[in-house]
Amino acid sequence: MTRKELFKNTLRKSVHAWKLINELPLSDDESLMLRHFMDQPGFLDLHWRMFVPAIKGQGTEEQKQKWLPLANKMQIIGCYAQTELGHGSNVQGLETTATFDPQTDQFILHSPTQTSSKWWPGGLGKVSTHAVIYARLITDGKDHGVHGFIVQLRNMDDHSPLPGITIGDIGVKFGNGAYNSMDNGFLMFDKFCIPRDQMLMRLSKVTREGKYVPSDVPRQLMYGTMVSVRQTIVSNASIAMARAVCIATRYSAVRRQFGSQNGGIETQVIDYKTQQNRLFPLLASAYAFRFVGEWLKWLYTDVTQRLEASDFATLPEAHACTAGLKSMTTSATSDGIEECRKLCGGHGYLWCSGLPELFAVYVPACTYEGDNVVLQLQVARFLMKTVSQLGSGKAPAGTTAYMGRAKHLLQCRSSIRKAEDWLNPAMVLETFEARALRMAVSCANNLSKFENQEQGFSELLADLVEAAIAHCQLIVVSKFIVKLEGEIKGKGVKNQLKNLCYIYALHLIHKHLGDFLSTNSITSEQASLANHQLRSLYTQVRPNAVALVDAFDYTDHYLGSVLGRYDGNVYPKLFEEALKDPLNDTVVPDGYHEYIRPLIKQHLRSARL
Ligand SMILES: CC(C)(COP(=O)(O)OP(=O)(O)OC[C@H]1O[C@@H](n2cnc3c(N)ncnc32)[C@H](O)[C@@H]1OP(=O)(O)O)[C@@H](O)C(=O)NCCC(=O)NCCSC(=O)CCCCCCCCCCCCCCC(=O)O
Ligand SMILES: Cc1cc2nc3c(=O)[nH]c(=O)nc-3n(C[C@H](O)[C@H](O)[C@H](O)COP(=O)(O)OP(=O)(O)OC[C@H]3O[C@@H](n4cnc5c(N)ncnc54)[C@H](O)[C@@H]3O)c2cc1C
Repeated sequence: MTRKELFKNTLRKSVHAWKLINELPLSDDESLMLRHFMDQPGFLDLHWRMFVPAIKGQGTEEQKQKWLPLANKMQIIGCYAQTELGHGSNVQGLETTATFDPQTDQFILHSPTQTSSKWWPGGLGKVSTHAVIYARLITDGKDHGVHGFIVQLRNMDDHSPLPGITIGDIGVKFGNGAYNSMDNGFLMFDKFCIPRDQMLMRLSKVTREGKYVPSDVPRQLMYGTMVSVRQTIVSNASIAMARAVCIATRYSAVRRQFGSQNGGIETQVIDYKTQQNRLFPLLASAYAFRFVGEWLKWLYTDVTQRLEASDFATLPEAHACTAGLKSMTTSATSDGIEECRKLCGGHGYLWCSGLPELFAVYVPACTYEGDNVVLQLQVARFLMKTVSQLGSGKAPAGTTAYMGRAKHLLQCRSSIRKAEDWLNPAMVLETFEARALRMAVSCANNLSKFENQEQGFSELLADLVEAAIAHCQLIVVSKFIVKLEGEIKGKGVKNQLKNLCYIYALHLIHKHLGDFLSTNSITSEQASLANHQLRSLYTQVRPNAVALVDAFDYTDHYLGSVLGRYDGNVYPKLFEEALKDPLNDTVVPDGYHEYIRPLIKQHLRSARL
């Protein structure tokens, strides 16, 4: 399809989804899944995932009563317009202004520079009638920083942009992927006025007289929508990784290459240790991210309930965990989808394998909702603060509780003596805790050598990111172990999940061996025992690998992959797909007579001469 056709088809699907949601007796979760599945990625996603939550989180009761009924009935369609051409990561650097005019009791929205143009918001370019706009609030000449405003963008009768608004789509994005069904847009204001009551005033407000009343709660609650989406992105990473691994595992069981004895059947590529070494850690990651996503959803729900009671104690932890796990899981999943493409050899590069499309749609997850490095730096800041408080009498809690055992973890030596010890949850956990703590303390010690902490932080950014990643990987490993300690139904399921848990943990030790050795968390001999155990675990997972991906229960339609078909009937279906290509509509291609024939004939003429 052309971009316009793709876009219009997404509108059709989204409206169809909305019709079904209103007609079918669906639970909230079912309607959420239907919205995402039918619309992925499209304007519905951002309306429900960001526009509505922003109003719920930052609007007053009156504002919620006014706007949510319209949004819930989709009588207005909204987007989340924060990022600008010149600023995305640095929210406090946004340039759009909202200047209060006491004469008219209005805010004047303006885009003072080209870099202040809103740029990227999904659904902004062509669909949304409204937006939550983030702009610098100015009253009486004083800049109070970035705040949220609900703004009507288009005429509700003919959908034309309102006077003072220039709006459009930012153009084609990466690959031929479905993300081009999304109208990520640009928006400029030219002294565009909105009523004062359209500033989202649950956190801070402006009185009729133009007096700014700052928030009496942490200003970062304004970022709450981003935190909630980061939490969902972790679960979605598990879904995307599972889709890719399902395709690659099923195909690896179908594909045979080399290894035939005396003209016998060739070897399934899934039996090659290199294939297992690349594939099974990704299979383990799909399960690991699902379990940590379940825990993160609990953490987010818990912090949301606490915030309702003005309890901000766990807000820093929630921010650090959502930021760090969103960063770590999306980076791993993007790399994992590409690895799954390579695991499928040449056929993985075909569009009908489903992997190029999955990759094209998935990879922006490393950037949207926060660049992955910027988010890990937020985790690093949280860790440095925690380390600085060790010994203050304030015991670290939650995911940093292990730091409370710093004295032991800084000097302990791993007691791994044989390969089987690497199946001991306490030993594995302590290895990851020691590595994470020692990396964090090393950063803190190096930071302390700088007189200027900010300068030190800037100098040590790369080390800080690695310490943050080590902390996040510890969280994932620990939540997998906790999951195994709980009730798991199904004969033999627990054993298989145990294998996957230790494949996940031990492959990380292998991948980040430098960290573990340089922090003396393990010795090279213990590392060798870990590799030995890893190979043994691959052998144990191999007979169940296809069952473990079948367990994701994805339909062939959802997978969209000839290689990942449940029936394994790959080769005939590859031909079937190939023959559908428009190039095969004729045996002699368009262009032969204009270009190929003259070339060949010229060659023949010169050959005769
Ligand atoms: C956090 C920032 C980087 C910096 O912010 P500040 O400059 O304001 O803060 P400081 O760094 O100075 O820190 C001060 C202080 O505040 C704390 N802090 C910071 N942020 C938070 C927070 N969010 N919560 C709580 N506390 C916070 C910080 O720790 C400091 O504390 P201390 O002083 O104690 O140290 C900020 O600038 C920032 O967040 N930048 C990133 C910007 C960003 O994320 N933009 C996103 C824009 S919206 C977007 O991108 C939308 C994309 C959506 C795309 C679609 C989504 C799809 C979802 C998944 C797909 C599902 C598909 C389903 C289908 C299926 O299921 O199959
Ligand atoms: C598909 C897609 C959909 C999007 N949808 C929306 C939406 O609906 N609404 C919305 O508001 N926005 C949206 N965005 C914008 C997105 O949120 C931003 O692009 C994202 O936050 C990254 O910000 P940036 O583009 O400014 O990156 P930058 O910060 O410019 O990143 C560029 C490089 O600089 C590095 N960097 C930046 N700051 C630092 C630092 N302090 N220290 C070290 N390195 C640093 C980064 O790591 C990165 O390598 C979307 C983006 C995409 C790709």
